[in-house]
Amino acid sequence: MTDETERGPLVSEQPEPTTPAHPSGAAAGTETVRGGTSILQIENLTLKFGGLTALDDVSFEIREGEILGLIGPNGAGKTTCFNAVTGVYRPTSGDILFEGRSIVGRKKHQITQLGIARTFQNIRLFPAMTALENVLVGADAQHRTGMLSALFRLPRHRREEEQGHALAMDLLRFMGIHRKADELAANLSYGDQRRLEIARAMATGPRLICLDEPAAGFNPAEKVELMELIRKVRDRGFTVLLIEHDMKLVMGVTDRIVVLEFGRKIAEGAPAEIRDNPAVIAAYLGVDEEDAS
Ligand SMILES: Nc1ncnc2c1ncn2[C@@H]1O[C@H](COP(=O)(O)OP(=O)(O)OP(=O)(O)O)[C@@H](O)[C@H]1O
Repeated sequence: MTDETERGPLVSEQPEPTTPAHPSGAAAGTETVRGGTSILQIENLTLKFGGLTALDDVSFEIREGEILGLIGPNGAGKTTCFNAVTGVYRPTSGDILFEGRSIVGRKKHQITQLGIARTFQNIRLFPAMTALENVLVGADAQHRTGMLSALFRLPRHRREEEQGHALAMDLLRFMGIHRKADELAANLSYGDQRRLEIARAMATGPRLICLDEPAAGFNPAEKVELMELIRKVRDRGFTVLLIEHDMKLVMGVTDRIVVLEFGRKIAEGAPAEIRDNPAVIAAYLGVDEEDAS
């Protein structure tokens, strides 16, 4: 739905309400945990917008520690899939299991607390907040102390604040933008805003991080840099689900790729298999050169 070169405006978004994350990320309650090394299972996912079937019986899994690419021509259903995983849309049918339990019907902030974070096609930062403050908003999702300890500035709360600050600075450094910590998000370059979005997503302490076209609007050199960065994100212990239009980037950085077309999964496999898959080649014929490169 978006032009790859589109540089989305900063859109202010209210922070999600934050309550304590589950310390271990393990299932609270008695649900049975299914699936070995699979961290996310999409099972027969169908999502309809009125008469339009955006996702049609899609199934795939993401394994812990991998970088999985989700690709497909414009309108194939990639973002809809992200939105279903992150609680923006409720599937019409099918299931989504995160670490073995269904997350269908959970609210966005609950899904964040369970350990799934995302970035957006069109950058969404708090433009009037500094880079550091934007990341601190993400880090807040990990806080365990409540309103009272914050109000009375109890030692535990102060400790958490310090830890949050240290984590935020560490993430800004990791993304190479620590020198911009005190600059307003609105004043950062486009590339730094994209990096800041990833830092903020990482600050929520996710185990799965979903990146929606992180290279949109990047020049070739920035794309190469981003590829390195995505690998570093994975090496830091995150599992990565990546929507990306740039084929070179996708082929160069992912372990496996799932291909959607008109809401259906048409292929799944290692990058080399996907590159040679006739159905994938056919799906991409007729799209602009940039997409097919
Ligand atoms: N909120 C919505 N209401 C109605 N239709 C929608 C909505 N969101 C997406 N769609 C439709 O669902 C289909 C899949 O859209 P989606 O944005 O998921 O595709 P995509 O693969 O992410 O495309 P792109 O690469 O262009 O971003 C499209 O036909 C789109 O028009």
